[in-house]
Amino acid sequence: MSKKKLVVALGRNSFGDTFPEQQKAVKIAAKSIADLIEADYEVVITHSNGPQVGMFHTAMTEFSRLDSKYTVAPMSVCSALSQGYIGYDLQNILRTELLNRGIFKPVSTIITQVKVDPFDKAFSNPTKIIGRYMSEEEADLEKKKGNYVVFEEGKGYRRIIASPKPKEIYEIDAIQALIAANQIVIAAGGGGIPVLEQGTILKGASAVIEKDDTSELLAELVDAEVLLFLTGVEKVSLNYGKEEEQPLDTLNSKEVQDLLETGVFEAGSILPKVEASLKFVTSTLNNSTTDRRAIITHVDQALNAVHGKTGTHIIK
Ligand SMILES: Nc1ncnc2c1ncn2[C@@H]1O[C@H](COP(=O)(O)OP(=O)(O)O)[C@@H](O)[C@H]1O
Ligand SMILES: NC(=O)OP(=O)(O)O
Repeated sequence: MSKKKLVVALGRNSFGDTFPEQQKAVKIAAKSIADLIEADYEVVITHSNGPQVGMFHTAMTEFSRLDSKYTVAPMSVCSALSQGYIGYDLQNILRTELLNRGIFKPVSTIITQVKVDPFDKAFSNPTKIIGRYMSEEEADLEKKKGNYVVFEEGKGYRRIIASPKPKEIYEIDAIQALIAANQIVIAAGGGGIPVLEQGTILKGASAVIEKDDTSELLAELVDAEVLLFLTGVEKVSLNYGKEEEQPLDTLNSKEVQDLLETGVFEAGSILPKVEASLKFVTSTLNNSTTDRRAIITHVDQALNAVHGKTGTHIIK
């Protein structure tokens, strides 16, 4: 019998905002993923990059101001940097975690490019929050450079950028080849590097793709049975954070659709995960299983959730 294939999408809390935070947090994610591999699931990993892509962009911009030998790095290059920065840590820490359990499996990160549509409306309506919180003065400087910022009450300002929909994953054959060779792949990190196809050239776009959307596309393309979002909560809730909070266990696509229509889920955080889950379980692309499932749970609950003991499960 073939192994059950999971696409595991790691959220922001698996990496934190800084390098020391990343070193600590990645260990938790690696343990959770190793639990799945040890239980004989086939795992493809993808991850967030919002804080990191913003960090690289700010750092390169500041360097270029200090020294003309340095040049500003386009946002697409910062996406590529974030895939290497996170992938390097994750592949090494996961490799060690597996070796410590007596599991010998190569773990590789694939620098992954994702096609976006130049006419995607997202380019004229930036929504994706990236980078750290800024003071009002720093936010003013960003605005002067032509960048967009949003204000979060009590927290400060953050940059926002266009987040077009992912259309195609260019390195999908390489990802499939590694899966077929029984290896662990980290791919499409940060939603993939957004690129515009111009003849034979893939030109980096100034955008950051929602990783929940690309995780969903990846899960369809590799024909995964489970799309597992590992985030900061054990379950999706109604009335999240309120006294009458109601954690959700299992929802079918009709129930999810009805909830989405009421607008109960917060944009930019839990909403893209719920929408991607619905798309995954209802899509017919490459669907060889009648039992597709998306699960949203906390990063330390991966195996429990896949075994049905926790998490919010979305089914057809
Ligand atoms: N209705 C909800 N149910 C559960 N969590 C919610 C809800 N609304 C907002 N959240 C918050 O959204 C977070 C997930 O969004 P985010 O941190 O952006 O995702 P990611 O972990 O993929 O980076 C949760 O950890 C939780 O704090
Ligand atoms: N690219 C992306 O969706 O990253 P975050 O999850 O950090 O926003």
